Amino acid sequence: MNHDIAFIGGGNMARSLIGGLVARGHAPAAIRVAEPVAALRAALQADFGVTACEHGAQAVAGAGTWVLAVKPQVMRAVCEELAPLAQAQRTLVVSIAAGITTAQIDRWLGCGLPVVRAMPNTPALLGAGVTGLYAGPAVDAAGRDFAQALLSAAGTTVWIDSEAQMDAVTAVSGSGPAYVFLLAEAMVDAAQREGLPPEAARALVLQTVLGAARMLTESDADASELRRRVTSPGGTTQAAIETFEAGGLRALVAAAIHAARVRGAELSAAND
Ligand SMILES: NC(=O)C1=CN([C@@H]2O[C@H](COP(=O)(O)OP(=O)(O)OC[C@H]3O[C@@H](n4cnc5c(N)ncnc54)[C@H](O)[C@@H]3O)[C@@H](O)[C@H]2O)C=CC1
Ligand SMILES: O=C(O)[C@@H]1CCC=N1
Repeated sequence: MNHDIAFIGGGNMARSLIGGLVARGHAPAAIRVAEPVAALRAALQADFGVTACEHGAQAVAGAGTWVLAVKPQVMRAVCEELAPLAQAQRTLVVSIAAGITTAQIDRWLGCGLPVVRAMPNTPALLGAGVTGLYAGPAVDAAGRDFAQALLSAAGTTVWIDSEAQMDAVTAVSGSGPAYVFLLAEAMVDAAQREGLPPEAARALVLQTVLGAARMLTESDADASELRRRVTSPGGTTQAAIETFEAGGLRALVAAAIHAARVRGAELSAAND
């Protein structure tokens, strides 16, 4: 199988994935990116040594795998423009777009192609991402293996059997880093309101998030048990947790993730 990879779209998420691939030894010469914004092309070339082109047709020529990394709103037009080349090359297609289905990609590219739908997240830049993967019906074992290897450069991977669940994956882990960043922002603001200097507030919050994330992933205890161990009866944590619960934090998180999942389905319908 031809291991050259063409990225269509060289924005935030493509940059994270390309950074992960190059850091893990994928030859920059075997990666081409199509990106209309000149400044982004220059940065990708300078930072990773990959070839950046203005037009999709230049990037995909001879590439065995295409990674579609444009916004859902432009995906149909991008695919329809590349359809003749896709049919000629019979390429493996990996789409990372929120909402857009493998059937839509396949139809727009002219039908019958192996399409993998992937939902990575931005910690991919550090190799600390997680990607949900769904293989469309035309993907064979070699295609699955290559897609998994490609996304493994960004972190861990989880195969999903039902494509309908990919919108939930998007809502949980695709968007999820932003939820953690929002909590961090709110904690830094609150720390300053309680009188801490900005730099101290930032240092305390960032290391707390990192330390808590490491405990979640490195200890045997689950989140609720780890929380219990911090919460002395009648102590400070209990006062905070009771405030979160009284304010409906769990219901709010559920509603937020539901809204993200619904938006994924809307993106599919609105851009068909
Ligand atoms: N940002 C994130 O955390 C994640 C994003 N995604 C998905 O990744 C895709 C890209 O998202 P971002 O990187 O955040 O957006 P972005 O806007 O940073 O990147 C998209 C890039 O595509 C380029 N582009 C537009 N038209 C093009 C064309 N015809 N040919 C080639 N490139 C073209 C744009 O100039 C832009 O740089 C979206 O579909 C999104 O749903 C998936 C997982 C996480
Ligand atoms: O917000 C979005 O639509 C994209 C998909 C997951 C993360 N960012």
